[in-house]
Amino acid sequence: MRRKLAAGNWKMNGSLAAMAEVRALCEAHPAPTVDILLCPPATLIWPMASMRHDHPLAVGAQDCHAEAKGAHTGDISAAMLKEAGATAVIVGHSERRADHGETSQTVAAKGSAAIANGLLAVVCVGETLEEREAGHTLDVVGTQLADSLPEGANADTLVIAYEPVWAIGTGKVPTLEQIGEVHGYLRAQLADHLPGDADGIRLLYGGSVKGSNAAEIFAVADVDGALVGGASLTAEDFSPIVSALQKA
Ligand SMILES: O=C(CO)COP(=O)(O)O
Repeated sequence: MRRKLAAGNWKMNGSLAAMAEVRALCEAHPAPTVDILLCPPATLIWPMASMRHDHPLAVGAQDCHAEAKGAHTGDISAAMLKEAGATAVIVGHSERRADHGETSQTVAAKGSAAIANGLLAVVCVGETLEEREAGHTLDVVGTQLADSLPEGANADTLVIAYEPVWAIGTGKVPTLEQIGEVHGYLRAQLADHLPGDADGIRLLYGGSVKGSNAAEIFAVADVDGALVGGASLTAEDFSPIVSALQKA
């Protein structure tokens, strides 16, 4: 049985003042029956990890470097993130693939570093609107998945997030059939690449998830939770998504 996961990606948002939102979220869900993960900017990992006390909320990062240390100005290694209190890291988000030219090979190397350092790797895949309209969605996400798989990936170390680029921050969401098609395809691809682990690896949907659409998305087969951007920034918006996942 896959344990469901409500994950929030704060992107380049939030400040120390936003720890009040985290406190409110923990208070709203004192004993969650799903995993909750928040990935704030790196500067907030330690404050967030240290204010949650014994609440099971997990704190993650949004990227890591593939190397352990060295001359990489501005980068942070997986071990450093772990020391700051992170237990997970998002790798291969489409914004990093686009803004920083990250290839799937880079993503695989980052994910491998994350897993080698005991972090959960949340690997993102997703097609652009042009790719979807050209009928290439499954080819694109299948290739991204195959090429982005980290070393050491298994049901305990890897989560896949399907995030259609055109659904991120736009308010546009694929149909439930489209989400189900991609998630079913990713599950089948995982069975080819990681036989024995595919059934246990969690598949998250991401892209304009809100309290108002979460329940119907969580009812789709092979959707094990969500990776939420904008609606993860406040307890008021994220709490209903956590609640919907607990009921799913
Ligand atoms: O990119 C996302 C999460 O990683 C999704 O962002 P939104 O939920 O703001 O569309």
